[in-house]
Amino acid sequence: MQPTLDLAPITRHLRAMYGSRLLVAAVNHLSVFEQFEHGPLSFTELQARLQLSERPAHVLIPSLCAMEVLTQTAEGKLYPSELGQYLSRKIPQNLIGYVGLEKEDPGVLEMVTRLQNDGPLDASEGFSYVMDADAPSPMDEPETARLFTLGLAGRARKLSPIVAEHLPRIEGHLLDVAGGTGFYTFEWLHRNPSATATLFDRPQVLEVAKELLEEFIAHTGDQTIRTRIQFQAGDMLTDALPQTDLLLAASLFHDWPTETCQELAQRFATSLRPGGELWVHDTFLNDTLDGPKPATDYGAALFWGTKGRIYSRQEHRSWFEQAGLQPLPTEIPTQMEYGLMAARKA
Ligand SMILES: C[S@@+](CC[C@H](N)C(=O)[O-])C[C@H]1O[C@@H](n2cnc3c(N)ncnc32)[C@H](O)[C@@H]1O
Repeated sequence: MQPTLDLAPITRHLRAMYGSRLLVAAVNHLSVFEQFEHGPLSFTELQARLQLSERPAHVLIPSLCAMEVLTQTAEGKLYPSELGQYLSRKIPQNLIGYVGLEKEDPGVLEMVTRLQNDGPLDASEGFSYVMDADAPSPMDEPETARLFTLGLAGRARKLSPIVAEHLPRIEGHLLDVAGGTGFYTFEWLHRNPSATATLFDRPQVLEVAKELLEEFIAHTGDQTIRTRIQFQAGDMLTDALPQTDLLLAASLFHDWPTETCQELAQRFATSLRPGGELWVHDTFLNDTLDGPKPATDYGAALFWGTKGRIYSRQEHRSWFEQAGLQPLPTEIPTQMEYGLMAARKA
């Protein structure tokens, strides 16, 4: 396949706003850089001093490391870098006042609230891309389901041919859980002419995916896909998932808190046949939880809008191992900060 233009610069600029809000929140509302008077702190010590729960701490601290204002000792303890010291009162030429010119910005104030509350104060309207028992989901309302699904269509059209090229070529079955537009399934079926697939998502989302399938068939002329794909509406958190040889979780784990990711990994392991593989397409934090910046900015955006964040490959591997799956060494970059990783059922 010919390499195509990577659109990552656009998504970097888009998400930088969330990182900026974290910086102002850290300097002017949470006083992160005043916490080190007795020396470096472990991640959990800093988290406790800032009174943050797990998710906001895993959004804020890696972000500040990626901005190079926090750094790590050889033992992995955190402290302000030379640059970061200019965000503490210790240094007269500090930029606290300058950064603080933005401290009343509504986006910053709301970010502070969300950090301290692990999400918005009012979650009664649900979260984009999330359907669970806590609140009505926009993914179950025809208008918002269409809006959010079509919002991902351009990205899916761009990334899905690259992902499909790297997924295993088999004659078996692909289960695309929370598959959204369906483009990842369509592209994979197009490359695996004897294979079948299930696109699993909420009913209103699948209505949109069915229309997009017609567009894909018109574009490729591959009529066989219509007979090889099943659209299955359901709740991946509670419904039985079909047995499969390959399971794709694309932009899925990052919408959910850690405990739900662990439960989903268990459910996915159950639906895999022996020898079957779980493939994840996502953006990953460094295992050292200190960047890269595009991933921490994306994590901040997801923290703002969903129940999740960006996770490291190591965090994914630990869920897979807990679910009895064997992580594979596969690390394939795709585009737009995304990559693939995989695990196998013995
Ligand atoms: C961020 S989108 C990812 C879509 C697609 N995999 C992609 O990469 O473009 C997350 C998807 O999860 C679906 N979803 C959320 N909660 C779900 C649930 N409980 N059961 C099934 N699907 C769910 C949403 O409807 C949405 O299509």
